[in-house]
Amino acid sequence: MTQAAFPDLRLRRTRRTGWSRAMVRETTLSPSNLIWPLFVCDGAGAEEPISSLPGVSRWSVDRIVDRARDAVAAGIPCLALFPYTQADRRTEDGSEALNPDNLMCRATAAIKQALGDDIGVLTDVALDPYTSHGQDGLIDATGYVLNDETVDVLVGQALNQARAGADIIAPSDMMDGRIGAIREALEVEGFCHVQIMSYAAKYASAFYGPFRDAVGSRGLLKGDKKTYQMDPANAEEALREVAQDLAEGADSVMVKPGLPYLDIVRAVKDHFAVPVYAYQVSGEYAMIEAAVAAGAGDRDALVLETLLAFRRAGASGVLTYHALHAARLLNE
Ligand SMILES: NCc1[nH]cc(CCC(=O)O)c1CC(=O)O
Ligand SMILES: [Mg+2]
Repeated sequence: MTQAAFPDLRLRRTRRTGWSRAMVRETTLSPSNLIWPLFVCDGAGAEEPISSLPGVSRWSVDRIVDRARDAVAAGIPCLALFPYTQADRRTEDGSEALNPDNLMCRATAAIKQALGDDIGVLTDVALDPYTSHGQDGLIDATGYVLNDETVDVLVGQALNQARAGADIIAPSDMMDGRIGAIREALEVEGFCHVQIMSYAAKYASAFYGPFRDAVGSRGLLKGDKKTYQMDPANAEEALREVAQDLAEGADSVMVKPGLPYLDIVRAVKDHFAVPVYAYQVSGEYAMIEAAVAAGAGDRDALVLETLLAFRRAGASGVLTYHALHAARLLNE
């Protein structure tokens, strides 16, 4: 394409007024692009602030339903739930994940009972909120996370969530083969409408610290998750991960963390043309809040700019702890 040259070409011409900028805007951001992660805790009427995530709390089941109502009112289409499991319910094998009366199931059922199809509930499949060692799966004597044995438990966890009413099963564990195994089990049990959003390209990241506080696994985790989560150096491998999960029946895929991995979001979108989500994770949220607290930036502007950047990179939506705030800004 040949392009006119200055002064005929003045790229500032279309930027001069608000109406004109609106006309040439290439990317949109709306509340329907947001998924709001929420942390559930025991008790009634409870709100527990999380110190490393200022502005984010854990909520008891009754109050989670109020948060779900807030989300519906703001136009957010989906919640992502994570449990804070008391230490005395955590075990080496994470069996609380299979308890039909666990926090996740109670919260899911309560939201679905109150709001039905007014909002989607996405549930996290992985064992780290339930294990005494904080790893996402079963471990051997050396601490290595076992793949196939873990997948068997994850299938049970996914079915447990589906029976409680989960709309989207979201495996965040990075075991090989779990998408196919979960899909097959869901079909057999008649959950053919339950979707799977795979955390397909999830990296072993330093940005997950505050989340581990939020679900109570920070003090428990020894070492790291590098034997199953991806190496931040790798991009081609992310495409292989996504290809595998799509072949096994994932309805949508996720890239995680978010902003440092926008190149991966774009590559996945370009290669596969499927719904791609990004997770703006806890450490990214905390960085924005720290910048705001330090007077280094304006919260509203930082939040909306980062979320728009995900959309520009090709994301259908973003999981973000700022979801309610952002949705309300977008509705103003
Ligand atoms: N299954 C673990 C899981 N699911 C979501 C997050 C992180 C989310 C965040 O940091 O906001 C993690 C942390 C980890 O892998 O250790
Ligand atoms: Mg994989």
